[in-house]
Amino acid sequence: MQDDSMRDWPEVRAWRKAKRAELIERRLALPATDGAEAAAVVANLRAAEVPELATGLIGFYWPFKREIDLRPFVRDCLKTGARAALPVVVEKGRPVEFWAWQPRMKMKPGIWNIPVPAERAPVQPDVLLVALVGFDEAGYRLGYGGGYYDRTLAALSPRPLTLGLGFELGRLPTIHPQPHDIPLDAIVTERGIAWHRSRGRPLSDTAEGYASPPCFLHELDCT
Ligand SMILES: Nc1nc2c(c(=O)[nH]1)N(C=O)[C@@H](CNc1ccc(C(=O)N[C@@H](CCC(=O)O)C(=O)O)cc1)CN2
Ligand SMILES: Nc1ncnc2c1ncn2[C@@H]1O[C@H](COP(=O)(O)OP(=O)(O)OP(=O)(O)O)[C@@H](O)[C@H]1O
Repeated sequence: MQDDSMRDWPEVRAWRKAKRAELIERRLALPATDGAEAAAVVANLRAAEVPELATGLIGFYWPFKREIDLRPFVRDCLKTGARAALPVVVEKGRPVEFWAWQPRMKMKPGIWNIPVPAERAPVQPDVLLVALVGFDEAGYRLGYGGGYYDRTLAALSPRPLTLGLGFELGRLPTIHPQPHDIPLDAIVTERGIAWHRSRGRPLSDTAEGYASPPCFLHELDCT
């Protein structure tokens, strides 16, 4: 267990609320001119050659607040045999459902007016592409404060592979993990991809797949 002087949940919650607001503001202030960072994140995701993204069922997200737009990437994945689904908040304080999505399908506004498929068709993703507000060196994610992904991952069996997508500006030494926080398997930024685990298990436990190298691409620190 890492040394963490901020252990108290009320204290951590207040810290996260302020950090979340700061990071969202900094993301919204990124120069929109060419979207080079976002393009680099998607290029790094593509270069990871995750088999589930080529042929599996991909849970992704409809971008808002300058989250990285994965829709063109996911459309490419559909061409190689993947299927896709979007998260839908069906009830506050409950796990999200993933509803099957296809290009040009009819959508309707969901929570925060984020579009969701008009028709409910729940499916089980093999791999989840998760938007990051912040992330830390152990693969923990800071989101929008609803706890939706933690609840969803706690409930999903088998556990999908989880990849967080974000900008380097969201990197934090620690998000002060709490018992409810479930870390992601890998974090993808404009700098590269860092694998932390595979479906929640230590990389050293996995016989094949993502065991080696534990992280790759560019100069990422693998410790
Ligand atoms: N594009 C996109 N879609 C997504 C997500 C995402 O991160 N990105 N989600 C990923 O999870 C889910 C929506 N996440 C949400 C997270 C929080 C709140 C919310 O109501 N937050 C409260 C603050 C809660 C608190 O601080 O206690 C609020 O803003 O009032 C709503 C939706 C599903 N869809
Ligand atoms: N498995 C769970 N069961 C019940 N409550 C949970 C669970 N996971 C998280 N929560 C609750 O959700 C709330 C928000 O948690 P947190 O700050 O980690 O959100 P977040 O991961 O940033 O949000 P999101 O995933 O929606 O973007 C907390 O009050 C937490 O107790």
